[in-house]
Amino acid sequence: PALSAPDPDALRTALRAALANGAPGAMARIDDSGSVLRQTEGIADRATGRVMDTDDRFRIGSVSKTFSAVVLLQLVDEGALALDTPVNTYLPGLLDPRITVRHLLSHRTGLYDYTNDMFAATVPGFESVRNRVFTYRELLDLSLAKPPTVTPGTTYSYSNTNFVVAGMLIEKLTGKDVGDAYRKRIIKPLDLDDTFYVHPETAIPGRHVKGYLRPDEAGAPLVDSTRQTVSWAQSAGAVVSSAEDLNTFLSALMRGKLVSGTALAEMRTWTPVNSTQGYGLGLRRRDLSCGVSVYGHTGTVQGYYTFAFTSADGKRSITSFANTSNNGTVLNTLPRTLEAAFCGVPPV
Ligand SMILES: CC1(C)S[C@@H]2[C@H](NC(=O)CCCC[C@H](NC(=O)C[NH3+])C(=O)[O-])C(=O)N2[C@H]1C(=O)[O-]
Repeated sequence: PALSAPDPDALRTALRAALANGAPGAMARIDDSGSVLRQTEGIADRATGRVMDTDDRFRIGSVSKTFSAVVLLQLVDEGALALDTPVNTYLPGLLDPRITVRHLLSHRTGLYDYTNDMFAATVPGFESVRNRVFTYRELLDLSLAKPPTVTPGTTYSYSNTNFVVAGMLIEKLTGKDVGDAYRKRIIKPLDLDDTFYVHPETAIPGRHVKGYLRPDEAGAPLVDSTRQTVSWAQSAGAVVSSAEDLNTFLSALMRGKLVSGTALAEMRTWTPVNSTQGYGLGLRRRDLSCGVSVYGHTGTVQGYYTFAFTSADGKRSITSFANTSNNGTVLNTLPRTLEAAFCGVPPV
């Protein structure tokens, strides 16, 4: 069925709700078969008062996981990798021998998520790592120090560790770092001029939104968390992009421009997350109130909330964003932007 037209008023109401709940700024860009709807609310930089601009770059957090998954599925298409093969075949002795590549990309390995401890205390945790550079091995060792959360191949148990290992796989199979793979296989082919793998540099290139981390202590002032290495995440979260580029990326993915039809079908094989969400291979599915399902990923990195989703045919995409984090009420406004974009104004 044809999608309802987006509802600009509902979209603006959702962005204003993000501000009412503590975000300095929020924005959304909808790309819909060539037409573009841009909305901004509030400010991108509290020091200068510069207002949000939908062309600004920002940290996309775990939307980076979809970039890593695309590279690995391209390697599957090229015969360099098989989804149901144990990771240890490619990285000998690394993990529980039962863990396969598919388990990694669908968060079914049981590998403990080291960020649970790293960020248990939000600002102290962030300050302790914001300038640190980790190796993949150091991050994996943090995870392996804890017992597995589930038996490999059974239930969904989200873990950043899975996409740290995905980065190790990319580097082993391509012989280059993940930034090279992203550039060669995704960024250059799609002309994503605002998209960069930024690690370990702490500066976001070009004009960007400042991020503001909300402390755990009620009433404590926001912390400018813009500059960090994101070395605690790397292939699980260190990409910088823009609303336009994420919409282009997800649309291209769903239109079969990045991986084969077979590989895309594998990415769209869902492990249940809850009654309205599934996780494929580095790809989320969200079922909206109007019966439309959308495909993409969400991201949370200190000071930056991102929702980036597209329709099944890739013709309509939205990236919505707020420049704060550790704020569940702001996070809960962003699903409303998906409703506005895809369930919009019901046909008369
Ligand atoms: C599954 C998620 C939500 S968490 C995961 C990843 N982000 C992280 O692992 C960072 C977690 C700490 C971030 C911090 N929170 C705290 O420190 C809380 N004490 C904050 O809010 O800035 C990402 O991005 N994913 C999101 C995703 O995929 O949507």
